[in-house]
Amino acid sequence: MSPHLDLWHPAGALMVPALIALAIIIYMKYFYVDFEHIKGLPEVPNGSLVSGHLYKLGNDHASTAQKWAQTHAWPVYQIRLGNRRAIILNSFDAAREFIVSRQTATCDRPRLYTFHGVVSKTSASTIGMNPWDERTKKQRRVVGSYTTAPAVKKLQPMLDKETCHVISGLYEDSKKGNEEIMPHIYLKRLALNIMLMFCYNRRFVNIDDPLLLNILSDANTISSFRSTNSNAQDYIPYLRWFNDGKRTAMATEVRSRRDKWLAQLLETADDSVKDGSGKPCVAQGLLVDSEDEKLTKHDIRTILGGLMSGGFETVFATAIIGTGFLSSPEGQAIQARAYDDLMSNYSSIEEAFSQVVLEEKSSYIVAFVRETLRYYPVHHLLPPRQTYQEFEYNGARIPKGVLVYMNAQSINHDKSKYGPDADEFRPERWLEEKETAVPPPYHFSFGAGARMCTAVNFSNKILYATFSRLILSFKMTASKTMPPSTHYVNYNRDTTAAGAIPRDFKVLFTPREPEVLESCIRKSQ
Ligand code: HEM
Repeated sequence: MSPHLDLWHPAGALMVPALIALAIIIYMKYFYVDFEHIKGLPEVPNGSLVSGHLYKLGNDHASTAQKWAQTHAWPVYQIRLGNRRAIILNSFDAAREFIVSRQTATCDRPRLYTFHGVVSKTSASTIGMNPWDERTKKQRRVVGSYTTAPAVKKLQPMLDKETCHVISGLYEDSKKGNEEIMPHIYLKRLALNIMLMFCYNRRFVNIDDPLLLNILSDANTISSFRSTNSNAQDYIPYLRWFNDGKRTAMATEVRSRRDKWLAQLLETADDSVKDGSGKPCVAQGLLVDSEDEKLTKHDIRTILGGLMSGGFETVFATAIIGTGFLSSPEGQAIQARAYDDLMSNYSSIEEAFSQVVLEEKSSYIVAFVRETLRYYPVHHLLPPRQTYQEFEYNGARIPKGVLVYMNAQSINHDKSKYGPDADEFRPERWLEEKETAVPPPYHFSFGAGARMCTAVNFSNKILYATFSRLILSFKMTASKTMPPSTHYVNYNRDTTAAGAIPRDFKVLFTPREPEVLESCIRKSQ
């Protein structure tokens, strides 16, 4: 007689759950996670069976990951985000080793269910989220050609106009410096206008223009779809069956709105190419050059989408928190030193005001920009990488296809690299000549290696011109009732979003010399 399982017999009934449990264990161990534990790399303990360390990261992934690195003294470790194994880089040297020295091996990006599968389903994704392939390489090359030093030089009239618009807006709306004011929307409009002019030769005049407000709000929502924090369904596939409906509906809605405004902007640029009325901008260049570069409409949309989303959130977040820091009690001495350094290079405020969009003569402001970027990385956890090749790191075999996260918050505050005062905001650190000086990329706010931000010089130039003009025009003091939070974690309104957005605060913008300022504004306008 052949043996069979009698479910009515107590022993047989026990076998069923035992078999199911065994099947689950085998599945979880060998099939659920993309890579087994990487030997030779420490793993944060106590990951749970299904979610791994995902929920243990809490609401602020960068800070928790930084705390784990400090508690265990592990600059590099592995964790599990649901069904994906991930390597987290927390120190400057480890990030440099992985991302600069091994740049070919770490230049890929993962395909994420929510961002690629839902938000970018009908329209292009962005270059920054694309996998490493011939198309991405071509798109990077094209974008690079629009942000070279000579190309950026041609953008000076635009920089002049937009930075002046911030100054005149702050001056007029604060009743010539008599009322405290929030600088946020002026700097958001600056960043958006620069990107729109750069990409489509289009700008907003009013800070309450409905399209401006729509673009800002959609960008904010899209940013939430890139974050590790708000997209558990990217790592725990089962969640897509259960609680995905609301997120998918939101992604679909924002996608269709974004498709519309991106198409509208491109159409306007296309019309101006056809009737010959358009001024040079990336869209126009791409439409004209598309034959030579063999760019498809999809490439053009991806390039422009990448520039728009890469460009403006990062620039405005840095400009806002830099302004907040300057206005704080600790920022007063920095303002004074920056003002003196600027004026030591020019004979008058008027001359300085017009020249700071053309040249970067103040080494102190250059240092201030770098320190702002180091201290307040916009992406506390950088957009994920995926290894493109297998390689060895300190005896551990890092497989091809595994996720790699740079924790910029932790890397940029690494005491072993920046010294015991790494948590102090100190632009002077970039002016001191030390043998132990921090090498390029100096900080990881722009990323590094083969997928580093394509617009480092352009961004530095925008920030230099903006801060210089603010410092030349005003003495900035923080509101007593609504001061800025200048802590490098707490300044961020929402740690669950991919990019930081500084909290609200107000500043008193007291004009240094009102008549001179009015004359500077008249000349620039
Ligand atoms: C303060 C300003 C900015 C910051 C902090 C910043 C930061 C970053 C970061 C962290 C990355 C990912 C890098 C990596 O994985 O290694 C990136 C990529 C990128 N950024 Fe920026 N960015 C800024 C401004 C801009 C601007 C103004 C533009 C466009 C004109 C731009 C265009 C891009 C593009 C196209 C990529 C994708 C590169 C790729 O994946 O190949 N960024 N940026």
